[in-house]
Amino acid sequence: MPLPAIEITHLSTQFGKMVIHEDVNMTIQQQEIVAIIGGSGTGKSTILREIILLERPISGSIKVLGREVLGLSDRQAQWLRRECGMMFQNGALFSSLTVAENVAIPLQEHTQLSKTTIAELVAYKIALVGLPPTAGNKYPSQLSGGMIKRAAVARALALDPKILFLDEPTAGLDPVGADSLDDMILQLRELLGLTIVIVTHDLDTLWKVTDRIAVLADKKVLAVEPIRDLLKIDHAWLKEYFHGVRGRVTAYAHEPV
Ligand SMILES: Nc1ncnc2c1ncn2[C@@H]1O[C@H](COP(=O)(O)OP(=O)(O)OP(=O)(O)O)[C@@H](O)[C@H]1O
Repeated sequence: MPLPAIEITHLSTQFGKMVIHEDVNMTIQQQEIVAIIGGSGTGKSTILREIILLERPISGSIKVLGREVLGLSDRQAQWLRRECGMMFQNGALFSSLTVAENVAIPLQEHTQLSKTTIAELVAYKIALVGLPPTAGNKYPSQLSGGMIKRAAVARALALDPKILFLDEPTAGLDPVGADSLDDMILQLRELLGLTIVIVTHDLDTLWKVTDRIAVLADKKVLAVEPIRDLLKIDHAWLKEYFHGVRGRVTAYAHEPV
């Protein structure tokens, strides 16, 4: 049995007096696509940030590919930054740099590769996310919302991570753009064997791309189950989420009865 990609145990998070997570437990297997859902402010993005050490929990354990990350020094954390690529909400690209320059940054910072090799790798990553070669010379302000997300994914993939985190990948996109981004997520898993963890509110994404969904509620992970099993759970927030009008319409679109 391969090591889990991510194993979170007894994780607690607090900002000042505000308790966000209390004994959160969750395991994600390699090559799984798992979404994290929950109401606003339940700490979905915080979990992603904690896994890559941008935020510190007050207690608990986070193992990435079998290795505890919470005690890693800055130098040891280099390993983690290679294994984990992150697409932040809204892309977080540097607006004064072109797409190609943005994608090149991790390669310049973390490798000794020549300029020519970096340029070749950048072109490959740009193609991998379905952007045309001409996108490389454009600035973020010249791109559509969907292209910005793809460029941010290309940058997240620069160092060939095994795990990709996507924070609200389809937010702000029109339905066609969102659907094609969902396709890209599935293709990346198939092509690269990635483990993908997505924070999303997008019901279509949940139906189309996830293997399992982790539900954050009451400061804990309520369940990590395939969507069909979540529909059966008797919990107020889940019922509202999946059995409200939007939830029912989306379910019907994906699984008409
Ligand atoms: N560094 C921080 N310092 C203080 N409070 C923080 C910090 N980071 C997050 N928070 C707070 O913790 C809570 C959880 O934030 P987080 O962004 O993880 O929620 P979320 O579930 O992703 O929410 P949303 O769906 O609205 O994006 C929020 O109340 C947020 O304001």
